[in-house]
This record gives sequence, C-alpha cells and structure tokens, in this order.
Amino acid sequence: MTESYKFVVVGGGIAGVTCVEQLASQFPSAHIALITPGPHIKTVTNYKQVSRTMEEFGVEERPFTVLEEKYSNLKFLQSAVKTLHAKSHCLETTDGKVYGYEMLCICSGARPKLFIDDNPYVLGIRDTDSAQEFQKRLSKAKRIVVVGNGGIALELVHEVGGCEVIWRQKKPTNLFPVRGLVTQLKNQREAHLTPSLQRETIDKPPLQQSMVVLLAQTGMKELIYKALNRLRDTTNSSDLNPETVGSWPVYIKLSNGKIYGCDFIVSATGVEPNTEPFLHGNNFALASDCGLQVNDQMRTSEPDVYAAGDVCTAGWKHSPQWQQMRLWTQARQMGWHAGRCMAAHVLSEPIELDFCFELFSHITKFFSYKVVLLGKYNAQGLGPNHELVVRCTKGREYIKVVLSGGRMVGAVLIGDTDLEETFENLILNQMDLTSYGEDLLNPDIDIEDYFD
Ligand SMILES: Cc1cc2nc3c(=O)[nH]c(=O)nc-3n(C[C@H](O)[C@H](O)[C@H](O)COP(=O)(O)OP(=O)(O)OC[C@H]3O[C@@H](n4cnc5c(N)ncnc54)[C@H](O)[C@@H]3O)c2cc1C
Ligand SMILES: NC(=O)C1=CN([C@@H]2O[C@H](COP(=O)(O)OP(=O)(O)OC[C@H]3O[C@@H](n4cnc5c(N)ncnc54)[C@H](OP(=O)(O)O)[C@@H]3O)[C@@H](O)[C@H]2O)C=CC1
Repeated sequence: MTESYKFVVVGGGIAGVTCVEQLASQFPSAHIALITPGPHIKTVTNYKQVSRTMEEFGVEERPFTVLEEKYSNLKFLQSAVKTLHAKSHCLETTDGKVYGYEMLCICSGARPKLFIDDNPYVLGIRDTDSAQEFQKRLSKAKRIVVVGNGGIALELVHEVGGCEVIWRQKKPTNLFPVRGLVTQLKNQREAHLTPSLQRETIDKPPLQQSMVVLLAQTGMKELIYKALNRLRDTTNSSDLNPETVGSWPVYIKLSNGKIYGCDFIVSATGVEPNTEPFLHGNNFALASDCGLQVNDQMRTSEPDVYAAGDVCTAGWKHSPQWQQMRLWTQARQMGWHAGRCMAAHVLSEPIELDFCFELFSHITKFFSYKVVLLGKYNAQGLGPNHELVVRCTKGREYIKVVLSGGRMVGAVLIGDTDLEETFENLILNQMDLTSYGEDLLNPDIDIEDYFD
C-alpha cells in the first residue's frame, strides 16, 4: 500500500526545511514528510530580523535527526524524487517507493549553469561535494580561470590563495556591483578619512562589453597543439605565447581574443532551477528562466503543488522595489510563505503576500566588508534618467543611492554605515527627496535624525 502524507516537502535546503518546519509546528498531528537525497539538511542559525524587510542569519548543515527530534509528526525520507504524477497526487522516489500527498511543496533548488557542459576541466560549485572537489584540485593547481561575475566569483577571487587566478569581467557592473568599490576602499585603507561626495546623472544606458567565454580545448598535448592552431586562424596570433603551448591541460579563449592556459576553469556563471524530475508528464507553467512559475500564494499551475526557493520563479506582479534573486534570504522567505499559504488553504483562511516581498534587501559580506543591497541597488530596469549620489569615506565606507524622479529606489552600503534602516524607510515611503540634493549624503548632517 502507498504511504500517504497530508504534506510532502521535497528538498532539504533552506526553502524546504523552513516550509516543513512551518507546517509541522502548525499541524502537530498531521503526517508530514520531507524527502531529500542526503543525510543532511540546511538549517537557519542565529536568525535576526534587522528591520521590516531586512534579515540576517547563518546557514548550517545538520543531520536530519534534529528535525525529527523536534517534530514527532515529521518523517524524513532519504531519497530523491524520480517522477511526479501531479494528477494522481503521488510521487515516485529513486529507491522505487511511491508516496501519496494531499499537498506538495517542491523546494529542489538549482544547479550551476555551466557555460559548457560535461567537460572535466570545468567545475561548477554548488554544494559541499563540489566545494571539496574544488579544494582538492586547487591544492595542485598553479593557475585557474574564473568565469562569471556574480557572488561565487567575488568570493572565490578573494579567498583563493597560493595559485594564480585569472578573472575577466564580462561587463563593468552586474548583480553584485561591489568588487570595484570594495577594492577602492581597501586600497585606501591607510589614506585620509575625509568623505567625498559625488552626484551623477545617468542619461544613457551603461556601456556593456560583450565578453562571452568559449572553451578552446581540453586535455592531451597533441589536441592542444591542434586547438591552438585552430585558434590562430581565428585570433591574433600574438596572443599565443609559444612558451605556454602544451604546458597547460586546458586553454580558454575569451571573446576579446585573449587565450589563457590553466589547470582548470571555474564556471561561476549562475544557476538554473532544478525542475527535471517534476516536468515529465505534468503540466507545469515555466518562467523564461525555466523556474516553476508560482503565484503570490506560491502555487504552481498544478493543483495542490506549491514551490519555493531557487527552483521557482516569482510570477506575481512584483512591487517596484523588489526583484527575485536566488539567495538564502529569499529561499527562507519563500519557504516560510509557502508553508503559511499551504496552511491557510487547508484552513480556508485568506492570506496575503508577506511584507518582505515589498523591498529587495540582502545583507552579506564581500572581502570582509559588510554589504547591504536595497531595492534597485544597481538601477536594474530603470533605463536612463536616474541619478546616483555616492559618498565614499576612504578606508571606511562606500554609500551609493539610486534616485529616480527624485525618490530613492535603491542603495548599496558597504562598511558599517548604520544607514540601512533609514534608507529602507525612504525607499518604502517614496518621499520626494529633490529638495535635499547632495545633503542626502552630507556627512555633516545626521540623516538618521533628519528623517526620523
Ligand atoms: C557556492 C555557493 C555559495 C552561495 N553563497 C550564498 C551566500 O553567501 N548568501 C546567499 O544569500 N546565498 C548564497 N548562495 C545561494 C543560496 O545557496 C541558494 O539561493 C539557496 O541555498 C537556495 O535554497 P533552496 O532551499 O531553494 O535550494 P538548495 O539549498 O539548493 O536545496 C535544494 C534541496 O533539494 C534537494 N533535491 C534536489 N533535487 C531533488 C529531488 N529530485 N528529490 C529530492 N530532493 C531533491 C537537494 O539535495 C537539496 O537538499 C550560494 C550558492 C552557492 C552555490
Ligand atoms: N554572498 C552572497 O550573497 C552570494 C550569493 N551567491 C548566489 O549563488 C548563486 C550562484 O552564484 P553565481 O554562479 O556567482 O551566479 P550569479 O547569478 O550571481 O552570477 C553569474 C554571473 O556569470 C555571468 N555569466 C554568465 N554566463 C557567462 C559567460 N558565458 N561568460 C562570462 N560570464 C558569464 C553573468 O553575467 P550576466 O549577468 O551578464 O548574465 C553573471 O555576472 C546566485 O544566485 C548568487 O546570487 C553566491 C555566492 C555568494
């Protein structure tokens, strides 16, 4: 006979664990199952609500038993979902078992979107196993190339030591436009501490240097010679250094024509939602990034199937200052909201989109500096006609405010600025700041008091 559960949650990451905890605590006598392949789950530690939309926490891998000990109605099933039959409300796992559910929440995360598939010299970093593989190969490497310009690349180039790292950015700004700013701060650590103010009106789109990366060739020496000969036909031969020919296991050619040899390449080029086992035979609406499209109740297009975290794409009309980014914070917030929505639907209660989806906020650390990103911090989607006001106190802080129509729509705060809550309020209340001009960031004015 098929084992059946009131709620089944798939995936032991932050989204799945948050969702299942929400359900297990709200329905202490309901049968609930969490299905995930490994013996560990990801848990939130030291959670701190910093303000109305900002939160900070750590992430720790723990044995699943911590959840089973906490919730007697929760069963942990160590396996992976192989197929889902949404119409008949059941799923099959890789160990051949079939489980029924009344409501299902898919939280299967995402996997690295490598710029080239199945190449032994190209690594993506996703989980503990791939991080260990990276460490192992790094210990023997003299040179690596990092491709990508996001969170993983930023962390890697800062942390990797004892090996040459080649990193070329595709374009000057990106989702994490903090690298240049942090470097600027670091270089000026010893310099004077007078803040500098700068105001810039952006009336044309930012310059974009196209730098798509192509892999030249792998492995064996004779193949490398052939590859380099082929590359000579398509690029400036002066880029090829005869001394390096044949000495590296892999070569990479960038779209600016430069060729680099290295021991291996890290593809830190984003992620794609892990939807594979759920699609076949079902009728899920997918977003353009291939995520399971969910509405503001975290419902997919299949009945009684919800989704949360990296696997899903927020398909509701977003608040003007919120955007989806595949981050821990959003995985937790979506998992929590999905759990609440599932509970509300069982109890036939109304439920609204949580306030945390009003404003994008992310607190993290890059290069040991505290970094806070708020709203359209990189002027995403604003086009021309916006203004940037920047204050940089050398060696201490970097603050960038994005204004549109005289109202604050985003901010980047690097260092211990203590301005995050004030800026959060200014973005949320959309106050007209035109009359304040540069005083907005004037270091002689205590803007926290000013706007209280
Ligand atoms: C190297 C790296 C560093 C990162 N650093 C940060 C950071 O500093 N800050 C930040 O905010 N974000 C960071 N992120 C992003 C963050 O990790 C993700 O946004 C977040 O973990 C997503 O949570 P999730 O629960 O949706 O998915 P995941 O954490 O990926 O969990 C998915 C779960 O589903 C399971 N699963 C997959 N397929 C199946 C299946 N078929 N059946 C059953 N179970 C399945 C998986 O085993 C896993 O347990 C980082 C990501 C990477 C790769
Ligand atoms: N501290 C934190 O907050 C951290 C967060 N993360 C999160 O983990 C996830 C995975 O990180 P990551 O892989 O860095 O993903 P990101 O989405 O952050 O960044 C991917 C980057 O790769 C670039 N890219 C894509 N294809 C190519 C290509 N062919 N050549 C050159 N560049 C390319 C993208 O450019 P473009 O945008 O132009 O396509 C983008 O800059 C993300 O969700 C990230 O937000 C990871 C580490 C730390």
